[in-house]
Amino acid sequence: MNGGDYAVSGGVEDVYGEDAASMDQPITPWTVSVASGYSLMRDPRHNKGLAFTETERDAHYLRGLLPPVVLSQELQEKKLMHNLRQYQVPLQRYTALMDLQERNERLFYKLLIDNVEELLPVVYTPTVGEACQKYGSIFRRPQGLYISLKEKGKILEVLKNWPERSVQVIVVTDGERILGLGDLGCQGMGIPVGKLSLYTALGGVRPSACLPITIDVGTNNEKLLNDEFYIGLRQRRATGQEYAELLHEFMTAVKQNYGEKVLIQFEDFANHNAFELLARYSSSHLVFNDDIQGTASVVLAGLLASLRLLGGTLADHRFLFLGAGEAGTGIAELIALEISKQTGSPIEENRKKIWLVDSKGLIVDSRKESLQHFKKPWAHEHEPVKTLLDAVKAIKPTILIGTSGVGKQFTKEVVEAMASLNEKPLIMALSNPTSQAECTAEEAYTWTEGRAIFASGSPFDTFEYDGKVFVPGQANNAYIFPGFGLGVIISGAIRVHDDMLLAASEALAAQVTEEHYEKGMIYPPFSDIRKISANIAAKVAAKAYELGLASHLPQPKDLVKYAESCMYSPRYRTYR
Ligand SMILES: O=C([O-])CC(=O)C(=O)O
Ligand SMILES: [Mg+2]
Repeated sequence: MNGGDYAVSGGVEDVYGEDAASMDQPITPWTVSVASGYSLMRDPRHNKGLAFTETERDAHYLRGLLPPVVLSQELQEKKLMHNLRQYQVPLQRYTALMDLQERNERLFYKLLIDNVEELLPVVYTPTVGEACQKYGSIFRRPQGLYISLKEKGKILEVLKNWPERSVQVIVVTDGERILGLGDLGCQGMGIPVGKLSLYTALGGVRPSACLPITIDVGTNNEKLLNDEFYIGLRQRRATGQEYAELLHEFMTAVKQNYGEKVLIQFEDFANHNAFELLARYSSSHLVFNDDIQGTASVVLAGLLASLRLLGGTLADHRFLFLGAGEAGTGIAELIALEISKQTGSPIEENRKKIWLVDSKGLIVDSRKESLQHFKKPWAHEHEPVKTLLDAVKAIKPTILIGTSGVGKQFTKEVVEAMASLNEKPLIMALSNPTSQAECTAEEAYTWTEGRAIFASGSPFDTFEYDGKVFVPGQANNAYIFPGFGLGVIISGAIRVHDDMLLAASEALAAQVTEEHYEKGMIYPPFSDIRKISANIAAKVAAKAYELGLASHLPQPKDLVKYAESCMYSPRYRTYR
């Protein structure tokens, strides 16, 4: 049929897409109703379990559906932490926490916020890595949105199936490079889910504004293809035009459905796609690649902070990277950019202070022809060097950074070479999860006789050496993306600019105090993360306003206060 007398057109605030749909297009019949009784208890966003008050039990038809006792949220929290600590196997803690998130969302976030140092390694690296590997086996209820090749041509409709209308942040993966674990296909979903729970817990973005998405174009992981419990498409990865078309449809549909101001965070894509997607969409969409830009920003923050311990300026140091993928080249570029800002020297000059080693050895000019494009800027003049150890000896770096995704590459010889060259060698073993770390905290401290300044991507326990307690830093992008995203949201930024990343790094470095330096720390503790995130958000927002990229006008006077006032609180609300 045609529209006839009832011609349809897009109306203002047509959030349900009903006006815009032509008469022969099906629409989703959303309704909004007040939950009560049994359905209220089954709704994780509103459920309070035994903490429903007497008044609420009367008003909301809950009498008899709960045992008589009324608990406080604090007591519920105490009980759950006690239960969690009974589990010795990390994956059991993970599933218990996911069950809580599905049952009682505010209690889940209260636990996560109040016990962040204890629970971060469970909902995030390293345990989330194991969870993704076994996602099919531990699968209970779906979380997030799955967009596979089967949904080609229908992605906008799929987005409309998501129950929340006001989405502010999407974290999306295609599962091809999950942490340092490689291709986990559709089971990569654990990553967007975990990252977004940190957006809420660490950055205060409302849970309803967070949308985890996994794009399934197949997997080349034979083990998963043969796993009877695998949850994804049982085919090899689509590439080339087929891949690009699906992603383009996705990017277009997101903008169509949620508008200009939804932040799309790319996560754990393989190198080739990660750089391409960021370059392709950064001028038309609000996009951020956490593995390139988030990691770069957090590492730069650690470097800026470490100058207090190492001395000199950033420009005085020599940097050597093992790994020339998203993290390595992303960090290298941001360091060069920061030096340019500080000294006014051209970025090309600053890149020469930074050397990268990949699986074929030091990246040098004679290799330029055969290098992938994102490695080319780092091909400096030097004779070929095959191994990392020889590269350390030849380049004499003051700072060694591992972003290879391959564990155990910082051998005793490599670390000892760093120690013989430097009074205080700065060593960052950034690959995740813990099994992929280039070296452990213990190794870094013992092999340098306690002289190293050490940070890693996944957490390591404090370590005692020669009577002194060392607190290893966790140089993880979780310090940056939640506050960065909050800053983007509160300013209504419509694009991400590199200067906003630099602002985030500087804000994080500024949170490191004398007391932290005394313990050898170059990052503040995660226990202060909400305050840290508010400060990062304020600086990122300020930069967005300065660059004319902010759309939330007028600019709030005190951005730190404003950021804090926007942050989600996990405390139960009273229901009338
Ligand atoms: O998830 C993390 O811990 C850091 C990260 O983005 C990665 O390793 O890909
Ligand atoms: Mg990642």
